[in-house]
Amino acid sequence: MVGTVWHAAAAGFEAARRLVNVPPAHRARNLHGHGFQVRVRGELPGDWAGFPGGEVQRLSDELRDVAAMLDFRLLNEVIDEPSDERLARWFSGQMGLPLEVGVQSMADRGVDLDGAGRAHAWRRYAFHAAHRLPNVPEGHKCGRMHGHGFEALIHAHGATHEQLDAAWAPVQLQLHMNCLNELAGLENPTSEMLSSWIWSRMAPVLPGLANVTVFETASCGACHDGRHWRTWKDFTLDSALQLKRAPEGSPLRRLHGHTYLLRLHLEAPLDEVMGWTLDFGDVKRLFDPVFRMLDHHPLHERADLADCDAATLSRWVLGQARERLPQVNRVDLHETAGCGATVYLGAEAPSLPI
Ligand SMILES: Nc1nc2c(c(=O)[nH]1)N=C([C@H](O)[C@H](O)COP(=O)(O)OP(=O)(O)OP(=O)(O)O)CN2
Repeated sequence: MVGTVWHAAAAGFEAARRLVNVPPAHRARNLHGHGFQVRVRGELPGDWAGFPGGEVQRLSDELRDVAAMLDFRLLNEVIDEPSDERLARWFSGQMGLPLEVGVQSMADRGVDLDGAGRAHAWRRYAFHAAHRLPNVPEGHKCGRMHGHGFEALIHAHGATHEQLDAAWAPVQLQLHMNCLNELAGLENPTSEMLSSWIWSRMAPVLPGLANVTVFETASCGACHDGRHWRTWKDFTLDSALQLKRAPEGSPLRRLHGHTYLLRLHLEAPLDEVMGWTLDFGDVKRLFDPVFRMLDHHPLHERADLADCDAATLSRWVLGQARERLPQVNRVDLHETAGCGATVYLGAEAPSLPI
């Protein structure tokens, strides 16, 4: 399977700051601190890592070294007006690679720079609601009234977090502690329909709206960009490996293991009756044979795997998945939180969130 490979890394740092380009009464004018997270991803030059399979380790090490320059510092001593956006741009300059960069100061907000360097502020909102899917086959568990702790992730370029909050407030009032099926336009409240319903209510008041991402459970969700839907389903793999192409003496050459987060991304037209692209349950069922080839196995013993680095594994998974799920067009495989590889088909680079 061909596809384009991106690598990703993440790092954290603890730091203090004060901001002045905020409204007069804004709490960020006070000296305050955060546990920041920074994430990078992108296509790396061919031999950048020194050997195939060394990319994740080197990118993680380099990002961690850059983040260490800010750790336990007063950021205003390093960067003027150290907002999330300006921090992301500082990291972009320091890394010196064509990477997308995201910085979050809190668990529910941050700024992502897209491939064109445009800043997208994002906020993550939680709402608790009941729903049932009226068009699923008899006996499908989602035909019964049930509920979720949903989350919505809203990306908008040229917006502030306060503008996101103002645009979200009326949506929260309608969704939180309610039954979605009782809301006009949500008679069939799948993740896909919910993401476009939220889009339709926020786009008129948020001109830079870029993505609405709905997390229905911890392992699945849908993203709408005003035109298309993308869905994903997550899997956790516990596997052993050793990299054949790592240099002598490298820990990567030793027998070791990871608890991987594997994310299958799917794109398909919306089924007008079902209100979804493909049932998450069907994704899980159809992918299960591939999952069983990987989970709790020594990956380096597979004859059809050239090596077990994240990029090679992702390509292999994409090929295997598409034999059963042709709607899969992207695979993310992370060895640790935010660190791993993405392989995607087509010309369109992965959209936000990072
Ligand atoms: N494409 C969609 N498929 C499904 C949706 C949806 O909104 N879009 N919704 C459901 C159900 O609401 C269900 O609650 C969530 O799906 P599912 O992944 O099956 O539920 P789990 O996360 O509990 O599954 P795991 O067994 O934990 O993986 C069904 N399909």
